[in-house]
Amino acid sequence: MSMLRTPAALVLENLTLTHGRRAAVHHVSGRFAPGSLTAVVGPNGAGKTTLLRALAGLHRPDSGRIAREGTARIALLPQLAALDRAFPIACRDVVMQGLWPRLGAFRAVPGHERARAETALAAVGLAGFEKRPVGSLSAGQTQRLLFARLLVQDADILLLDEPFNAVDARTSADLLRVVRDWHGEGRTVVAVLHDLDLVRREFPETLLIARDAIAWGPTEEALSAANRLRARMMAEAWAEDAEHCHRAA
Ligand SMILES: Nc1ncnc2c1ncn2[C@@H]1O[C@H](COP(=O)(O)OP(=O)(O)OP(=O)(O)O)[C@@H](O)[C@H]1O
Repeated sequence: MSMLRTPAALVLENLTLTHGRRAAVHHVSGRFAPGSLTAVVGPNGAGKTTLLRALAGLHRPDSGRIAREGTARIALLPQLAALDRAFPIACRDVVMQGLWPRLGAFRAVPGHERARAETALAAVGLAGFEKRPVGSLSAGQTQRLLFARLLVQDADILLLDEPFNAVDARTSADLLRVVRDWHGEGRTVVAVLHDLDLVRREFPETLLIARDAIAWGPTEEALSAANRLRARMMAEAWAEDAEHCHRAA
């Protein structure tokens, strides 16, 4: 993998994200520090996926803003369910989609870039899968494939939405190694996760969110019993009265 230019930060300033009139993320401020490894956790419907999509530039803030270094490359791993596995495309071509942001979608791909796609497949345990159609892969193999695409993207900021969901223990362990490597290389990694034991073990920083940010900082403090209770109560309160954002921006 290539050397990183500068570690990149992501800064949220009073960020509110809505779907129609419903606030999914509500007046959240804070910073993913350069080179940090952060888990985003919270109850179902807490706004985690919406936040990740906004960080990736796929969801426009309703108010507030997201600031990041202009040159920082950003890559999103969507939830596994978001991939159209019925689409007839070979594994190598999925991985090479990771080159599009740099090379353009319809350019000829130079030989060394093709070789990178093969190296990335081997790095996630899918050597020899180049010509296999994605529809023939298991859920775990599909997630490995999507990690290979991320490797090729060579981004400064990696956004992972439930990266270990629906994959077995061995696949999780292999993919976790890739995440640790990214962190070791100084990349900024943000991952939505539900497994709090895993978060405590592997993620130094945590954002606990229930539309509002409940806590953001060192994982052990962020996941205190009091904060988790507050997140649950907040999620229930929002479910009853969630029409729109009442607070002043
Ligand atoms: N496309 C959409 N249209 C309308 N509402 C949406 C849409 N996507 C999400 N929402 C709503 O926004 C809120 C936050 O959803 P989001 O998917 O961001 O939560 P989440 O924390 O990722 O949930 P989960 O843990 O269940 O994946 C929920 O109330 C959800 O129903």
